Amino acid sequence: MTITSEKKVASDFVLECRGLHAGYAGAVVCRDLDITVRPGEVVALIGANGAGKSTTMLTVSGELAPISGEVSVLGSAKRSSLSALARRGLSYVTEERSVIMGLTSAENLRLAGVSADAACEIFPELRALLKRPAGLLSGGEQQMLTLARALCRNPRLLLADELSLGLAPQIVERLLAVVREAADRQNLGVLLVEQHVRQVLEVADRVYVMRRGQVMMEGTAAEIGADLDAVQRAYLAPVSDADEAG
Ligand SMILES: Nc1ncnc2c1ncn2[C@@H]1O[C@H](COP(=O)(O)OP(=O)(O)OP(=O)(O)O)[C@@H](O)[C@H]1O
Repeated sequence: MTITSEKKVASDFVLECRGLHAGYAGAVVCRDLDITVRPGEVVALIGANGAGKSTTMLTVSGELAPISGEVSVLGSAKRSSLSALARRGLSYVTEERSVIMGLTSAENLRLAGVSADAACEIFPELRALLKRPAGLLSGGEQQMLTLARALCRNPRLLLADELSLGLAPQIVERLLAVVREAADRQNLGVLLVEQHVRQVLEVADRVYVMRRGQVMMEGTAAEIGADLDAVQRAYLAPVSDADEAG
């Protein structure tokens, strides 16, 4: 299931990690990661709890310094802060509700320089909620606002870490469908961490399966989906103490 068409020049990627080691205070959590995302591509990162998905996302977003290896974001391998990368077209959304709860939906959008009409084009559901304080929106509505705000700024790379954590299946489906649409319409490259594996396979082009800090398997969504039961048994089950010892 390895990809054979990877021999492309660096500029073809909006994200390219080669031999990346990542972790905290010099302690390695993720080893030897080779992860790429092309414009218009939705790539999923799946794995059991503690596999290293968020550590990977934090590192490629500029929040965490790589321990070794290369990370090239939007064509530059020079290390930049998240805010500098955001100015160049990176958007990083997480499960943490990032809206300002005391401001209305419209004010949250305005603060980000995003027009309410553009946001409501992406999620028409937001139209009726524009005057409501974001703190009074449901979790799903808050994430629609977050995603609309991110997409309206026309990013070239979206990093989404468990955007749909704890949300109802229909909302998960809705958020993922919008991400897919944006990838197609805006030529946006997406790296997506998701616990809802079956749903993410519906929208992803390619998938990396992580366990204990390493990519154990990669393939197209169709390839991983065809063998999903075996993939789940081998790589997505919780890591036991015996695994850790071995
Ligand atoms: N700030 C930190 N300092 C030290 N170790 C950390 C820190 N954050 C996470 N870790 C460790 O790094 C490992 C990978 O965690 P990470 O959050 O990247 O996994 P994950 O795949 O995103 O898991 P989950 O699905 O549970 O969010 C875990 O063993 C975790 O305890």
